[in-house]
Amino acid sequence: MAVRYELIKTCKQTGARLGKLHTPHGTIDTPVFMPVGTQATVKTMSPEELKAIGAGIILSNTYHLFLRPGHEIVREAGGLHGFMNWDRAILTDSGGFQVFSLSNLRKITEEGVSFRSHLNGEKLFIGPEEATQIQNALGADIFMAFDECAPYPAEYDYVKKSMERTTRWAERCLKAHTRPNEQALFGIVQGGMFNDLRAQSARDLVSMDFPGYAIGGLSVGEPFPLMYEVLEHTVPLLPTSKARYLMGVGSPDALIDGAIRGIDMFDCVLPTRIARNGTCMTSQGRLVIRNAKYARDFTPLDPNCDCYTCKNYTRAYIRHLVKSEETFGIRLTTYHNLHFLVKLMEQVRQAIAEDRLQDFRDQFFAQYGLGED
Ligand SMILES: Cc1ccc(CCc2c3nc[nH]c3cc3c(=O)[nH]c(N)nc23)cc1
Ligand SMILES: [Zn+2]
Repeated sequence: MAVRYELIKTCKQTGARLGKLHTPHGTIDTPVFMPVGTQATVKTMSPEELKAIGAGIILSNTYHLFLRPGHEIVREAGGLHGFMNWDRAILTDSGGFQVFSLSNLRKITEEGVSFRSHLNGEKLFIGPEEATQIQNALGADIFMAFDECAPYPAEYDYVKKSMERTTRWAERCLKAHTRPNEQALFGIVQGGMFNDLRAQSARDLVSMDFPGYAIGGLSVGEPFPLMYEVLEHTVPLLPTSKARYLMGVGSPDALIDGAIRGIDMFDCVLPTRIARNGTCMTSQGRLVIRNAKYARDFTPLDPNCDCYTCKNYTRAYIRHLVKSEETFGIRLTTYHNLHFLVKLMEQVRQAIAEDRLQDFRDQFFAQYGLGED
């Protein structure tokens, strides 16, 4: 079996689970935050730094690597692991979502999606078979079925047709998958914000017995309460013995609230994306380092952090680097933000182990400056 989820325990205070995700490239403790490395790199970080931070699994992207450098080059390099010199786990997304969020002029048919490259306007096509073949070439330990992430908001009838087509596409991905013992294909539950469609999608995908399940179609602009409501209806329909990956989530508070609702895996572009404009996640909330008040602040980004950045550099220095557009500056903010989320998930796992995740949530939200919901 390529990937096996091991349930260790369920938190008595919440629905959160402590687990282990066994992969051919190492075992990952869950709930886990997965850094995003869209173009075969987690921006500005070396593999050694990612290991020092404690990252056990990173994400990459079918759409981007298909366009550039091309999946055949990555295959010849020994897959993504060889290409980027990363010997821990990798998960790739199937590209459908990125076609919709990046390229213009696209057309969906039963076959798949025609679109123009956002790089050079070239007409391209990806369907379930192509997405599966590309991900087989990339060699990720976990890869995603080809799906359509319905926009938000969307009409019931559109979402129903889209979800049913996504289910047919999932079947086609299973048929096209050539190395089930080396790579785990996860099904992606769709169904928009409609609980009956979510139930139909979950039921149909579970009947295909995927090694793990993602919940897609969320974190697409809907209000958080609506996302949590959909989660509360969808997660219970998934097998407890399989991992659950909530796609595109998210912010520190959403990682905690997602874990409470039984999610094991999260991806999020936030820590790396906001780091590039000098915004840092700290235990007291977000800190915008460009702010003039930090010009003479010779304390670390986060007084409660023990990461490389916080042990060796001050807010004044990092502010200077970021304002001077010195790339070392965003390397330091990226390192800290990634460490912050990896550390947060360690605290979440510890809280689950001690049946006190709800208490941890309340204390974190108060400190992080989040209003009570
Ligand atoms: C490298 C990488 C970046 C991003 C992602 C997740 C991207 C992502 C979503 N992001 C926010 N909401 C999302 C929903 C979906 C979805 O429904 N399906 C798929 N395949 N991906 C989604 C995966 C990998
Ligand atoms: Zn730090």
